Amino acid sequence: MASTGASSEKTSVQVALRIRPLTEEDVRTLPPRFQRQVLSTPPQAPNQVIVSGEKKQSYNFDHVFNQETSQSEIFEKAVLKLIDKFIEGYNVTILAYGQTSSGKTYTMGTSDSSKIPADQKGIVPRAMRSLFDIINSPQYKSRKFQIKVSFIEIYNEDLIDLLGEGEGPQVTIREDSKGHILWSGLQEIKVNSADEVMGHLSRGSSNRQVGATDMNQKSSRSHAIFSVTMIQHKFMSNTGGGSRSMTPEIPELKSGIRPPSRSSSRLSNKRSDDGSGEWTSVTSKFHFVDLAGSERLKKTGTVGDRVKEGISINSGLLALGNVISALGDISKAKQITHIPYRDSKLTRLLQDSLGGNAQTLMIACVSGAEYNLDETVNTLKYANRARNIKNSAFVNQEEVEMKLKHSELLML
Ligand SMILES: Nc1ncnc2c1ncn2[C@@H]1O[C@H](COP(=O)(O)OP(=O)(O)OP(=O)(O)O)[C@@H](O)[C@H]1O
Repeated sequence: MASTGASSEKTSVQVALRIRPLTEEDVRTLPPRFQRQVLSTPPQAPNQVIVSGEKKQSYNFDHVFNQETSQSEIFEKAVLKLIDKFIEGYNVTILAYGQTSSGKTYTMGTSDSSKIPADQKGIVPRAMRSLFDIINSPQYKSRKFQIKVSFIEIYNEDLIDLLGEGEGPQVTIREDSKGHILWSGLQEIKVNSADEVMGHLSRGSSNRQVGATDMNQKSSRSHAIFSVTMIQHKFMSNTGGGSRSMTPEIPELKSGIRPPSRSSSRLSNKRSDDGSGEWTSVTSKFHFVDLAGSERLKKTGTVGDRVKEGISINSGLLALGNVISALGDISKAKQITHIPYRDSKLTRLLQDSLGGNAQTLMIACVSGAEYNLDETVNTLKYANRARNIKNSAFVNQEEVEMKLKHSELLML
């Protein structure tokens, strides 16, 4: 897809840290000494976190959300501006990273249901309400929107379509001639409201669990990507002062977005005040990624005795770490290094979101309890490296029609 007249924005991957409070289960199962909080956020440096201990190691992020931060505050401070970017036509990705039970699903809201109270709702339901409120507002009356959702799970390097019914086609990843990553074979379902989106999200989430032989094990070892693709068609009239969106309502086009073909030369030279202009379509994708638990070691055995059983780190997360390192090195050394996107399905699917055409936010989720100290420090280091990644995002805009009078369109 061509980017016409749109400038590319160099942006760093934004990283937010979210420290979850002790859960009821922590309080019930952890000995008090392991419940001690080891992270603090200095009031004079709100984007910094300090790990207590001899070294008092500190890490800086774009946002630090402590145990008291509400779901709505996270949404307003870190996510709302990305919805504006999405509507402008940029690809957006939000990734939740962290060890099992650190709050990834809670923060993202990927297991949403009607039972979850409004103040506990995570990012996806809030983002969808906000998106539909904006595009249904009078300001966007002149545009036509098509929105589709898909939901994919990566488990043991298999791609599973969580919205597919029965034996569907195999999901594959390919790259087009321009280097864009295309996912094919995946069900993409048209939606018209936030409620419809949430219905598909909860159906997909339940499919994620039904297939599990060991539910917890699987949900913490698999990655899930919920994607929203939006195509917006807008008529840009050639007014004297340049292009602008028309205010009259856009008619329902009979065959997709392309009106019957006409001679462009006949219409292209029309003066601005006769309603001539051109149709453009802007496509943007929003990926909400709930990553597998990042723990290297699984805590087992009697509570508190810290018996650990070694398990191999999830290959997707390992590859993601290597991609993050390589991209971080490029930013530092300003030289081309091989980026190992092909080492896993996860990094291949997210190639555009990491060092490519997307505005990306990583939310690193941690528990502040002493019991989780090792994993928390691993997450802080991993997430901190991601801040070095520079993306180059542009609006995915395409002219879909040659010059055409708006009045002619209205008669179609
Ligand atoms: N900020 C928070 N405030 C209150 N409760 C939270 C918060 N974050 C997480 N929790 C609770 O902690 C528990 C674990 O959270 P969650 O299921 O989101 O973890 P996860 O990182 O997605 O785990 P997994 O990788 O195993 O899927 C849940 O009971 C959740 O409700």
